Order: sequence, then C-alpha cells, then structure tokens
Amino acid sequence: MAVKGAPTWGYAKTPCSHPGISDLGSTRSGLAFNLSFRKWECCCLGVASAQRAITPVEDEKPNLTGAESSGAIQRIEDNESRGFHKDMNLLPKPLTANDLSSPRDGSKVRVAYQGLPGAYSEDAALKAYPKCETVPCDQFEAAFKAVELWLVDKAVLPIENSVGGSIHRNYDLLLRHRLHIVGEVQLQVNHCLLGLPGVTKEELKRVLSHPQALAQCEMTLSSLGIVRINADDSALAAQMVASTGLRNTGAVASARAAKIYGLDILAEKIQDDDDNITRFLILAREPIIPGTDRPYKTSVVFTLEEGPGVLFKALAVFALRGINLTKIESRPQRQRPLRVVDDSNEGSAKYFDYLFYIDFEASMAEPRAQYALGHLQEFARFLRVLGSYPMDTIP
Ligand SMILES: O=C(O)C(=O)C[C@]1(C(=O)O)C=C[C@@H](O)C=C1
Repeated sequence: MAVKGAPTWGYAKTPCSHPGISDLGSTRSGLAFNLSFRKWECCCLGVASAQRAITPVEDEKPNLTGAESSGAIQRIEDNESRGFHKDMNLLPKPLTANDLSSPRDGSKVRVAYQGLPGAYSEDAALKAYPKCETVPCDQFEAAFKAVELWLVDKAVLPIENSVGGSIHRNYDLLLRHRLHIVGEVQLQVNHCLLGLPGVTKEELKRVLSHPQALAQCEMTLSSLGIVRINADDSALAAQMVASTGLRNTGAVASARAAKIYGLDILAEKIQDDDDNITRFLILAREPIIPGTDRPYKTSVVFTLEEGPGVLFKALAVFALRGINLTKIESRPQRQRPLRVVDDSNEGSAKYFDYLFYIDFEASMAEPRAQYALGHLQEFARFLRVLGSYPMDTIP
C-alpha cells in the first residue's frame, strides 16, 4: 500500500536517509521515544516491516544509484544476518493514513435503508456510497436504531418528494433520535408498472406500492382505472406480486425491482411529473466537520414563544444575513401539542404548538450562519442543529 508523503522514501532508501535510523537496528524501543509521526513511519520502515508496511507501486520505487543501492542492500543484509528478518514478519503492520480514511466509494460502509432490496431508498444509498453494503430495515425507526446500536454506519431515509411533499414520520424521528445529518441525496424517481411475465397492463385490476409512489402516479393509475393498495415499500410490492402469482395484480416500483423479482415492465416513467425527485438524508452517529469548500446546507429545528410576528422574526435572522432558506416544515410538538394561553379579556384559549424545521443554504463554518443561529437563540425556546452537510445538487 502506498502512503501519502512516503513514496519518495522507498524501502531501501529510508535507513540511510533519516538521522537516528542507524540506531534502530539495535533499539526497536526507539518507537517509544517521543518520535514525530514521520519519524515513527521511518522507524517502522527501517527496522522491521519495510516491505509489508509500504509496498511501493512500480513508479514509486527509488531510483538508486549503484553505490546507494549496494549500501542499502548491505544494511538490509546486515540486519538480516543479525536475525531481524524473522521479527519483520511478526511485527504488526503499522496503520497508515490511508487505512484510517474511509474510501470515497463507501466500500467499507454499511448503510441501512427502509424497504427490501430494489427499493428507491436502496438506490439512494448506492448513489451516496456506490460500493456500500446496503442493509434493509422493515421500518424507518429500525434504520435509526441500527445506526445508534452500531449495527451499521449510516442510514439513508427519504425526507421529501417534489410531488408528494414531506415524509412527516422522518421529521418526527429526527427529533426523537440523536443522529446527525451528514449528507443528502437527490434521486430522480422513475416509476414503472410491473406485472407477472406475459401479463398486459389491461389485465391489471389492482396495483400495490408505497403510498408515496402511488400518489406520484395518480393520473396514470386513474386513467387505467386500477384499485390502489398500500404496501410498506415499492420493492415489497414487487415481491408480493411475484410471490402471489396473481395475473391481475401489478406493482409500481423501479426497473431494478423488476429485475430482482423477475417481473415484466408493462409501462415506464408512469409518474405524473417527469421531474419526480425524492430527497433523502444521510444520518450518522457523529456530525461531520462542515467546510466552506463547496455549497453546504444546514438543518435546524426550533420552537418559538407565542406572540405576534415571532415566526417572522425567526425567519428574518436568515434574511438579514442574505441566507437562502430551502425548506420550512412545521410539526406538532408531541410533548405539548396544545398550549393554553390566558387572556384577561377573552378568557383562556388553546393554541397548537409547533416545531419548525428549517434548511438553509450556508455552512456552520460560516460566521453569518453562526450569527444567524445566535440571533435565533435569543427568542427560540429550543434550538437544535440537526446537521451541516454538503448539498447534493445533481439529481
Ligand atoms: O418504496 C420505496 O421504494 C421507497 O424507497 C420509499 C419511497 C418514499 O418513502 O417516499 C421513496 C422514494 C419514492 O418517493 C417513493 C417511495
């Protein structure tokens, strides 16, 4: 494995180029000294596991002159004759910076999603981490818990659709669990009408799918005059059609689900709006450190005191700093859904009490975002930052 910053060091060059390396042959405890990380890397290279710690790729091998090369080889042979070559194989392989950083394709990441294989939520997980291991969960809450219990690294959950609107359940769960939003995925959702092999769409009497998916295909399904039946997710609907073997029952699901469950695609892109986009959130146990290197979004949730113009004031903290809001959602407060307010003239009145969820286009690394939330805190009864994460701009 090649190490950043180390390639120029090739394994034979190291012992002669670093001061103190010559001692290493006789004192492996040199590792316990107060060595810098670079020196520590050198020690490991020089003493023991040069070949195993770093296997330089072909073009990173040092181009040694004859004299350098014979000197280096001599030192290695000296070490080996003193018996160090045996230790080389026994010593643990030192960790490198590459070992510690997660690969960008997510090949070591386990991602929970709600639904069965072939669900759109799995597509979203694979869009975010193309080589991840996807872990199906029966309910949204199971995906939250899987992250909290360290069964998986991340969860990918739908939060809103461009046609169907918000997925309220996930807004409520965001507050009930203490996970952090570390990313978002915008997914183009192309629904297909699926049926058993050889069936025509005219034969269908009913169709199964997730309620959001059925709602997104309202016009097509109405024109076919088919009865709609809710399922937990679109892939489960496809699986049910395949397993029941009913020729008059179809499913609204993805082309990938058709392949997985051996169904025919009777019609493609049956959603009412061509631009049918679902936005998913990526949740993790730890927040990411926000940057300013690319466009970021921040999600917050807060409650306000009762009174004229309080929501106006809350929104003004962003407008005053030129911060664009991309989403506002209000949900009833489960702990205190109703608030009784005593008015001396009118008697007591009951008001609904709300949580406000806001997404805004700025990173928490930007002072204007910090000032805006500091300002909001002055009159919000409760405020929580759910996450500050890179925006997904390409559906
Ligand atoms: O049923 C699925 O396949 C899902 O992933 C669920 C879901 C949703 O919850 O909105 C996800 C994306 C589509 O908008 C339709 C359904």
